[in-house]
Amino acid sequence: MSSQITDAVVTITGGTGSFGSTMAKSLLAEGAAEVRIFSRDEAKQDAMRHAIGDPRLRFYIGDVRNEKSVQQVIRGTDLVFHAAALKQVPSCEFFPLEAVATNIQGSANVLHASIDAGVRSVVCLSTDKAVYPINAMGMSKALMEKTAMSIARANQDSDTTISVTRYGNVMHSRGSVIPLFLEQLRSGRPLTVTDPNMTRFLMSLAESVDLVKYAFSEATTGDLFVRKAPASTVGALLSGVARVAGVSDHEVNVIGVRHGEKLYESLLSSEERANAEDRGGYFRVPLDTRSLDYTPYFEAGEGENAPDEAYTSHNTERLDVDGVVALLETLPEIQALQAGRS
Ligand SMILES: O=c1ccn([C@@H]2O[C@H](COP(=O)(O)OP(=O)(O)O[C@H]3O[C@H](CO)[C@@H](O)[C@H](O)[C@H]3O)[C@@H](O)[C@H]2O)c(=O)[nH]1
Repeated sequence: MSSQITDAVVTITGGTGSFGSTMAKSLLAEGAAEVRIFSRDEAKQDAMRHAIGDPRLRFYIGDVRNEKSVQQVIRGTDLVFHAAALKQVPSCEFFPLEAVATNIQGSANVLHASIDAGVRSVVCLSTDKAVYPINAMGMSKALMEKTAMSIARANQDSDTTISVTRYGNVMHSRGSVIPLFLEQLRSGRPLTVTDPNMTRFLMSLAESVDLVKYAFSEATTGDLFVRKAPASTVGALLSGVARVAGVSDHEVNVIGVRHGEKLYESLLSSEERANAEDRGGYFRVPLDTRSLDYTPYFEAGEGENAPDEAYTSHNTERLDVDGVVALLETLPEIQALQAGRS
């Protein structure tokens, strides 16, 4: 796979986030000729420029909503990782049309510009919240996926391979529950728990980067990839975080399920799982290549596989507290925390 990255020009949209900077470092280490970071915020770009300090890293100010700015960064690019998105549940809930503009229309701009520029491969990042979506963020990401697949279907003879990856919660990501619990423990405040029985998939940032690289190296156009991941209850997660923080006695405040939140997440719907290829560590769901003939949708059966059970954080491998602790201890942030205590 390195050979595909060596000497390549790569664009990462939404490139200043934690995914973008981890991916950028990895691509530079693998010998990419140039990594273009495309995003809106010049301050974050400046911080990233100083943090990484590699002349092969180039910064483009722009917005996926603005076709011209997208075309400008993508021209001359070999590979595109499309991570730009509105991904906070509450902000999309309050401003759903903003989610439509960025997550759906912006993605279409990235895909069309990539095809026009003859990009080899585009990987679009999606989320488990796009499966059976109940909030505007998940709904807009679900429509991004459908848009990517319809553009892939209509351009099967182009030079560009389009794929989608879905992943669940990234452990210790900014604004997520693990840093929140750590901060509550540090300051001696009660831990706020929504529902101790709620489950979430657990994945590290490094694993999400691996999934995107896997999609890039394995995809046939229109493929959707999911990485199998363990899950835990929030109760087990809380105990695990307290244990790695070295706190044995803490107060817990049950606050109840938040608006727009599910008891468990799904990475594959039952229909997708029935059509998925099990590749060991990954699932691959191939493109539905039905043409614009509407008949099979409404009148004729097609002998499709019967729906299977969805792939969810309730039925995947379940980690107990020991398992959560073992996983937490693989994270650089937790290792730094523990090193600081010893
Ligand atoms: O004070 C809290 C906050 C969260 N949780 C629970 O912890 C789990 C993980 O929560 P969090 O880290 O906030 O992740 P999600 O709510 O699953 O989704 C987050 O991650 C998404 C990206 O994957 C973003 O889009 C969302 O805005 C952001 O809330 C969930 O079961 C929450 O109910 C608590 O128990 N107590």
